[in-house]
Amino acid sequence: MVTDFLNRIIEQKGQDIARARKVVVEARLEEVARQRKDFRSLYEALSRKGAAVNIIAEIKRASPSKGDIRADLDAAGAARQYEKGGAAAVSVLTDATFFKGHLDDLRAARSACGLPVLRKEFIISRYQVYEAAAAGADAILLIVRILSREKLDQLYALCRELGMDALVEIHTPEEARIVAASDVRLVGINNRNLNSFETDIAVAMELVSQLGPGQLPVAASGISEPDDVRRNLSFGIRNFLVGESIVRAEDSARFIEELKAAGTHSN
Ligand SMILES: O=C(O)c1ccccc1NCC(=O)[C@H](O)[C@H](O)COP(=O)(O)O
Repeated sequence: MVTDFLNRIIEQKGQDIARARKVVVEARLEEVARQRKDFRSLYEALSRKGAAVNIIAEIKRASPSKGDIRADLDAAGAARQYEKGGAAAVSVLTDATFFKGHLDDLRAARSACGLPVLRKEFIISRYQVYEAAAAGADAILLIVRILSREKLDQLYALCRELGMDALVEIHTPEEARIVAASDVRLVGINNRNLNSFETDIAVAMELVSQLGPGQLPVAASGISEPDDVRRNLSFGIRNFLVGESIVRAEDSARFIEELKAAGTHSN
């Protein structure tokens, strides 16, 4: 069910897309997107056997729930720090209105590091999928809650056809059932309710058992210390999408190392 905040965001996305279409038409974006070959696989980065813990580190200047987190965060500098700390991938919030992000942040982050880069966005149309691929994204976020089944299938198929991965996000048992019955291979389990903003890190631990065989879970939101990672590991979750706590850390590279070390020490 889509409610107040999500309705506002979807309305805003409609306006953003309409404005963008006036600058670059969809056919041109599609052409650029279809020419791209240089994808870095998020799925492979999260499937590697070596690491006990994989961190997708997020570039997040602000959020609807917290306001400004670090408004002057430099995307390229952050991506370099995240890679130095051993992150498996970088997530970039590209929404301007609620998160103070931009597609240019994604371009800057990708040029600055060798990691796969996820476009974290409220994606509701093919236009945004082409836009992501054309800007250099290696993966996109698709949120089950804001998409009809048909639209989810369409956008997922398009994203895979272009060569990107999709992190398909769920938050409820019903959404877990939808995804479990699909061929989606990367599932983000968001601990945050996107309407109330309430965050409970037990959500991922509760829903992970409902995923299908071979689906890789990524616990997202509210991970703030190594102990959160340790708790998730005992439920078989080894992939984490972390924003605020990395951005607020005095030394983001060191903080990522500490989160990853929770995996080494729990073995
Ligand atoms: O972060 C928010 O306040 C938020 C509110 C409504 C919709 C989405 C929101 N965040 C997007 C994200 O998915 C998070 O940035 C991401 O999972 C990292 O979360 P955190 O580690 O808690 O910053």
